[in-house]
Amino acid sequence: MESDERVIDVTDLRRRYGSAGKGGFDAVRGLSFSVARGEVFALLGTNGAGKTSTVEVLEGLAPPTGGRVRVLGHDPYRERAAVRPRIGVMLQEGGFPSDLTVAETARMWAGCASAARPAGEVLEATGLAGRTKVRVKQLSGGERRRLDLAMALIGRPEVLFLDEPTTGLDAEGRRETWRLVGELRDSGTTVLLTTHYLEEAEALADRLAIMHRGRIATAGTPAGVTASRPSRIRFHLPNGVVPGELPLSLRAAVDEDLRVEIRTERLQESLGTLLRWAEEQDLTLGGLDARSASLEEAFLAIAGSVTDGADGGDGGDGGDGSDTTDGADEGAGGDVRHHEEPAGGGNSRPAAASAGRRPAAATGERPAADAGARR
Ligand SMILES: Nc1ncnc2c1ncn2[C@@H]1O[C@H](COP(=O)(O)OP(=O)(O)OP(=O)(O)O)[C@@H](O)[C@H]1O
Repeated sequence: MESDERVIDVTDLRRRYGSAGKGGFDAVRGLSFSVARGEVFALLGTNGAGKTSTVEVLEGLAPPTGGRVRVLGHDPYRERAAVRPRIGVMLQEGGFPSDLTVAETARMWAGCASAARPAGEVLEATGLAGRTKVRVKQLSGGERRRLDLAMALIGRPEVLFLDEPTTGLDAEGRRETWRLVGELRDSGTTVLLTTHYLEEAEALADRLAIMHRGRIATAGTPAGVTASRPSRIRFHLPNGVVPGELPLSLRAAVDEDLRVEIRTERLQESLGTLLRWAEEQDLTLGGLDARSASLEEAFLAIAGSVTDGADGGDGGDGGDGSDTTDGADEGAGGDVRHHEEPAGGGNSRPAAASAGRRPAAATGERPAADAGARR
């Protein structure tokens, strides 16, 4: 985070579709967060959690039903003229005229910006330099996504909104996009992105929030959010050992296939205890696998546990029916859990990813810290 300036500031945001009362639907139910200048902030969430509904308000495309939103110090809906030239928006669907070529689209878009970057520069940066004469309708899905990103960048935005920017991109395209976003962040651009790819959030985000049913279920740095989940050790119960003989200090569960699982907040200490015990008993721990919690586990825990929670589907606790953007400013919603960590969203950004279009559930591939069994 380069500055304390709140470039995006959201307090108790609510968004309701349809009428007040029973007929309407509260898609966003009291969201509060802020994003500092030069920070990359990721909004994650289950399908229908309210990410796009939130981002549309921040982009000034829709008014909030309640709460207060500021982008660069302005109300993005009511003061659109002040905000729009300073932001770049990559929607889920770009919707560019299909008969224009890539070059014509870039020229048209550049004509709308006051200090446009050269079209060739953004097309080069997004890997479209060799496709300038191709019509939009002839581009592949991934190429259209690149064009969407290129056009979001053309006006040299201070704030960039990326709604699922790498959906439909192949692994190389995704890496390229991550690299580009990293460069933009390093040059001071503030980025708010939504994504279903947890590894994307881990790779890019300084901070993130996981939404579920219109609320933030947890927020913080990627390291802080995952640190809230226990690590896991697994191995096969050695022949001749009964569960009661395992070290008592370890909370071990044994399934019917005699696989042992230990959940622990102190991975190194627990692993040490286990390995010393195995050494003393002259045992081999077959299939030994020890790994820290992943963002995926944090995500799935939220999706699972909150689904069963008390916030379900009433559709009636949301908007106050007014159309004001300066309503109650009572601060963060009570259900936000923050896990701020000194790890602070470091700037080294590894990459590995899979592609796909709007997957039903987020997936995150995580390397396992496999510890091989001896003997
Ligand atoms: N125009 C609309 N009218 C009524 N309900 C809507 C409208 N747009 C979205 N919704 C509902 O609001 C909820 C939030 O939708 P939104 O698109 O914001 O979620 P999301 O988190 O972006 O989902 P996804 O990850 O699937 O893209 C969903 O239940 C959706 O069906």
